[in-house]
Amino acid sequence: MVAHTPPVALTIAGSDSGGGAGIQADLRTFSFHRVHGTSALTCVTAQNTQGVTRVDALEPAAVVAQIEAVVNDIGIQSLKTGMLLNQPIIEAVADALTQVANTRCVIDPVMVSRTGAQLIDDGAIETLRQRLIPLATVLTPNRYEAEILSGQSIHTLDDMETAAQAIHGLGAQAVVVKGGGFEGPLRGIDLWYDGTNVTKLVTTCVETNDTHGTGCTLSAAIAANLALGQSPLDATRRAKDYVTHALHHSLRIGQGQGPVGHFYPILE
Ligand SMILES: Nc1ncnc2c1ncn2[C@@H]1O[C@H](COP(=O)(O)OP(=O)(O)O)[C@@H](O)[C@H]1O
Ligand SMILES: Cc1ncc(COP(=O)(O)OP(=O)(O)O)c(N)n1
Repeated sequence: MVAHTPPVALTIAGSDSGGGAGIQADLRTFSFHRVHGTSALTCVTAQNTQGVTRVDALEPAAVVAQIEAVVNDIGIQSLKTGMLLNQPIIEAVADALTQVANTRCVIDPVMVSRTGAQLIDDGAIETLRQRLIPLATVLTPNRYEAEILSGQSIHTLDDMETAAQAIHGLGAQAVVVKGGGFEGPLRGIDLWYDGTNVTKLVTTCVETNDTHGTGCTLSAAIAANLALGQSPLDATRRAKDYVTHALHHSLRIGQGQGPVGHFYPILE
């Protein structure tokens, strides 16, 4: 027997019954990177490739108990947050994360899905802004979330840059404004800002409608690469490369937007 002690990452996120986004996408992404995946479930969505039909929240104490169970025994090298849904859960998670010193945190400020489903309660965005964003090693808003957080509309690469700079002012160490919500070439471009450097992360746009879970997959892959010891910018570059490959191998399942192919090498 050979003992193996892999790096460990934690996802604090919701369940997607369709398996394309949320906890399911995060754990597959961790596994792909050979990082042991642990989870703290925040809510359960009844969801498929066409949309979300129901959301049930867990009690904040149940979310915190999961985080503590993992951290106090197994230990983690990095974590990501995804769908946190409501203000009490966000506050409880923020309190729990302030106890987890020296852990690199990827905060995906999940607010709405590509199918248009609202994934955060009205009123919870201010709590996310004040309590969680300052804890981010890397913050990963999509176009819509970046517009809300920066208070400006985003149509061009220059807009992405000024939005990233404004959001950086909220206290995140680095911000990646993601381009998947655009039409045309900007769809493959993300804009990184860490307070000093602006970096364009570029891939060509993948022509597919099956993009469900791209945001969850990107943030989980950043967390996995941080757990593996990469710097925040290198972790983000590698994560984008992974998402692009997964998009090229997305799954044509369901009547709506299928998920990306997390295990693309063994699907070929
Ligand atoms: N069609 C596409 N072609 C290439 N990259 C894409 C495409 N759609 C999304 N991405 C990439 O997927 C990642 C997630 O971005 P996005 O889809 O905007 O997030 P979200 O799922 O949170 O809305 C980003 O790196 C983005 O550039
Ligand atoms: C449970 C759950 N969490 C997060 C999301 C959002 O997923 P994302 O990767 O941002 O992609 P789309 O939903 O826009 O495809 C979700 N849908 N469900």
